Amino acid sequence: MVAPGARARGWAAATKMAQRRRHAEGAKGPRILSPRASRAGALWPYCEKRCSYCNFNKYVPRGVEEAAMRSCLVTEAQTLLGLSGVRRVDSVFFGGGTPSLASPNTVAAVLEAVDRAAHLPADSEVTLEANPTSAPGSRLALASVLYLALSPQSLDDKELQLLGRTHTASDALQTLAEARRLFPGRVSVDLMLGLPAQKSGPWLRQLQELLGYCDDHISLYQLTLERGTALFTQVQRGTLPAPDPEVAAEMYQEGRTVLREAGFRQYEVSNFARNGALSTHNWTYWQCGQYLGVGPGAHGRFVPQGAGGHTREARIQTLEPDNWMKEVTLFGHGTRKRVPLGELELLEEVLAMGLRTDVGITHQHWQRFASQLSLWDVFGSSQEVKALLVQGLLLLDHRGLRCSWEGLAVLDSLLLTLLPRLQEAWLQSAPSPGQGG
Ligand SMILES: C[S@@+](CC[C@H](N)C(=O)[O-])C[C@H]1O[C@@H](n2cnc3c(N)ncnc32)[C@H](O)[C@@H]1O
Ligand code: SF4
Repeated sequence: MVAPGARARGWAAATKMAQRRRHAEGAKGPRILSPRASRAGALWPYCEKRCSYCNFNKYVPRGVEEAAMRSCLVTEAQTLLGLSGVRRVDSVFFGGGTPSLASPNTVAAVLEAVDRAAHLPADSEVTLEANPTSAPGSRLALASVLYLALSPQSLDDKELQLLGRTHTASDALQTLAEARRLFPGRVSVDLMLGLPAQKSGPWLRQLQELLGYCDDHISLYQLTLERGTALFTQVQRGTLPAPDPEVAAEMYQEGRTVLREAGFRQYEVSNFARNGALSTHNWTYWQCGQYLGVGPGAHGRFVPQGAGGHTREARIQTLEPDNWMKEVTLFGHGTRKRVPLGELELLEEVLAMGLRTDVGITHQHWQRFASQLSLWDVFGSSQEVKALLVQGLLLLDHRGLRCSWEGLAVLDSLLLTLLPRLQEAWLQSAPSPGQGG
């Protein structure tokens, strides 16, 4: 077991390193915006135990060959940065699995590799997902990390047991207090909702309790019952009740109201921040910016060098860590799948991802992806869209297209109207075969 003091020492060292990096960079003045800027996500695929609800790409190994994994993460980061031609990385997100189980050396090695292959400015956002775990072998000492995404998931010990978590509510709150001391204003927490048999009142009391401890960023995640998980099987067999979607919707609605009253801005469907503590890394996903995915099962979106600067690709790395390591050793990367994204596909992403944010899609942003087809062209004359505007769920004006506060809660149903409208408008605007040169 790692004593709280030991974790604290690790974090303190980490913060000092990060501050030194910032200080060294300070003299260089404002950075120049480059079209070859990107974000990077590094995946650590291992966990101590399988949570009952999770179907992420994660493995519970007998032992981890950390040096080999580290070396492959470094190699793949360098290869993908080289292929992308990216010159600057504005954020690195260590996700998982459980990256807080990786040693500080591994985190530092990946950051150094990114900085060598491209430039990692000192004020870049470096975040690490961390379980509030107290299990043996847990190593939460971190190098150069500036932000921590901590996942209590629940503050009810029975629910935590149901979820198969390795920590209690009190462990989570203790870790949160330590983290806030070391990363003031830079600790995010996750809380799940819509669990089997969960009731709105007790869940809201958990949220209120969390508000007493938390920092400036909260994510609320509604449980998705994923096929292949233990929770899914229990519900299917009838040993647990299926989560009630109406109760979950009520929790979400009341939860976001509580957070609004506590001064949080709901800047995305599941994410809330105050004092400007938005995650700029995740913002890039919702804005369809480019990002590189490093590690087993990582996803990326970037325009490879030599593709004429136009064809953006979705890239997925090999899932299974041993196979991924073999491929990285042989080829320098473990990319399993490359899918060139067509123009319509990209526009669908811009629409569906952009509307997740409170800012929505500005005209300027849309024009970057669709120079021939404005938001007015697509949505301005549709009767169905007009009905959504009249109901106050959607706004289309001089700023662009966005959901209202009410609309954000029912985005999935709005997209059922908006996506077919986009497809129709795009097909009408595309030159028919035989037209043109
Ligand atoms: C995959 S975890 C990685 C972080 C870390 N391993 C942890 O569990 O704390 C990232 C987040 O995904 C969320 N998540 C995973 N599976 C989910 C599911 N089936 N439904 C809703 N949220 C889920 C969890 O809330 C968790 O905070
Ligand atoms: S929720 Fe996190 S800790 Fe649990 S199995 Fe998934 S990745 Fe691992």
